[in-house]
Amino acid sequence: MEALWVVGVISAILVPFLYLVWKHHPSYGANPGAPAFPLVGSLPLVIRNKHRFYEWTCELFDRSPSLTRRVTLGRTIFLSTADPQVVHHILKSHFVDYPKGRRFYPFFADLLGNGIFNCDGALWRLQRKVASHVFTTNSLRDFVLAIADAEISGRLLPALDSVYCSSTDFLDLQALLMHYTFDTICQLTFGSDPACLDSSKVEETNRNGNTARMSVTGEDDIADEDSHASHDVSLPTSYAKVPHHLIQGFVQAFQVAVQITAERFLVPGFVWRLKRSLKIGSEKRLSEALEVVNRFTSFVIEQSKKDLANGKDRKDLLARFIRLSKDEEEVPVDIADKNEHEGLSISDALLKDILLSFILAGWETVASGITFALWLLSIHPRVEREVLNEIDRILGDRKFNHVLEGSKMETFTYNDVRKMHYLQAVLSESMRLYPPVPSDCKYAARDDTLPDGTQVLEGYQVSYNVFAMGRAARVWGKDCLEFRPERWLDENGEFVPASPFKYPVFQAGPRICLGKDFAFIQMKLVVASLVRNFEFVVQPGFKPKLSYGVSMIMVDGLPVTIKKRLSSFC
Ligand code: HEM
Repeated sequence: MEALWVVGVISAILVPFLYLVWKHHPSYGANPGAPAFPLVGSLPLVIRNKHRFYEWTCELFDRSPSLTRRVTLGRTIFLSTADPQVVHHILKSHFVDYPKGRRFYPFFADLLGNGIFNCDGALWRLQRKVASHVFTTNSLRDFVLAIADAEISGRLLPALDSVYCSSTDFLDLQALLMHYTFDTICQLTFGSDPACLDSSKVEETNRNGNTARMSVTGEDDIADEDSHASHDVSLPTSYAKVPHHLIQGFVQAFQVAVQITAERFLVPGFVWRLKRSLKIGSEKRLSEALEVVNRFTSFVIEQSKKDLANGKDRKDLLARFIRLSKDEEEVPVDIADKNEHEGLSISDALLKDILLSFILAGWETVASGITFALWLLSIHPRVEREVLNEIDRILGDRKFNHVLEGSKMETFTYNDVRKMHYLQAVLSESMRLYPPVPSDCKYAARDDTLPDGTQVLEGYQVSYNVFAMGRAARVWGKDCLEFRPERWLDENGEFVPASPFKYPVFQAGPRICLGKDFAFIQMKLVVASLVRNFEFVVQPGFKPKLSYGVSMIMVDGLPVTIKKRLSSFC
């Protein structure tokens, strides 16, 4: 009896106390549609749904009366939005109040340092100013076109042609495209060719019946320096001379470093920080990979400076950044208002960070854009037919030589690409449903109120969910889940872009993607060339499993068989 009395008293004190603790915990009172538990918030649900994370967030938005939801993970509060007005607020009208912030920085700091992706304020403005100048030159556009042309005609088409000739096994098209984009982005950024896409390797993979990613960086590659020379494509400029073993080591190390960096987001911060300070597990591998990456970047920066001093005509981004740099001093943080390029200084350390940021920017993103578009075309024959009709109309009477001639197959010109309105719509529609960068997160630098009335406190993480926005009926209408490129065309069949705040696939506002136009040129060139020449048949019943990382790719690749498009060969 006495014991019962004691339990009663303790409960009477403890229950209200626990209630008060919970009431003052961030997880209390989360918006409807974002179930939260005391203390841990939505963490258990995130873990339960991690295999279908993006689909799950769409369901939560569907159930929620508001397109902005509060989510708590432990003590961290996220505001997640799919509302174009809120996106406009954080990315444009209140841009300075929503930087990337100090929480984001450490995740990428080891890999990207202070590169354009990983900084705010003066350092970002400096890089943005220089890069915007570089990216608006016609000579860079011509360089991008020349690289893409050489890689598509000299490697990508012959590689697929060799697969077609040799077998009917499934091939991982995504892996092939990842090699293609890695080759092109390395040539664009530092003027050297890693030759990841090599038709002999495709044939080899195919013969082994292996549908997984092709090995591009195995020991054989490093040892076999001569094989590289035999698969050289006709390169469009004077290139940096980098020993083959060095560049192949870099390819492997960079890809490992990106993967481990992305995995940091999947575990509580203290876990990877502890592993890093103890130098164990994945963090040990990361630091080893970064050593290789840094050795390589030091080499190419030094080499590029020598080339430029010797009057070589280098057109890559690194050479352009070096030319704009006046001295070797570290960039002062208060450089923001220095005039144009007067007195601009970019240290080697910053050049390295810039270099790696651009490789990261243009590698998986472009491959993802192309892969999802090709998959959607293969399962929507009507849309694919429209793409082929558009290509036929553009080519007109022009003879299009798609037959392999030596090592070169003909591709399209810039003028052709500009006329491809339907293909532009296909790619935009495909990235609406499968955005290569599915979400992005900012940090509230001060208290604020969003346009929909949501209160923001300093320190909140405010993210916009690009994936959910593309699939929200309240944003795109009832047919939002349909793949319908026509929604992007006017009555004359001309492409009409959507507001970047409704479609922030390339972000929007002052930090909008600098490579957007180049990305579209590349994606159109590749998709048009591939679809015109080949028919890709996807494994029956295939549905891609979406990755959760820096960019969204298909976890198990895109297994296809390849047929030559006979009707196009007359
Ligand atoms: C389909 C392809 C691409 C997509 C979907 C894409 C998307 C994006 C997104 C979402 C951002 C904002 C990232 C952030 O701040 O967290 C971004 C930034 C950026 N992108 Fe792209 N990108 C693509 C291709 C490229 C290419 C090919 C390049 C360069 C060759 C490039 C260069 C950049 C740069 C330099 C930034 C940083 C801009 C800044 O912070 O001021 N991107 N991109």
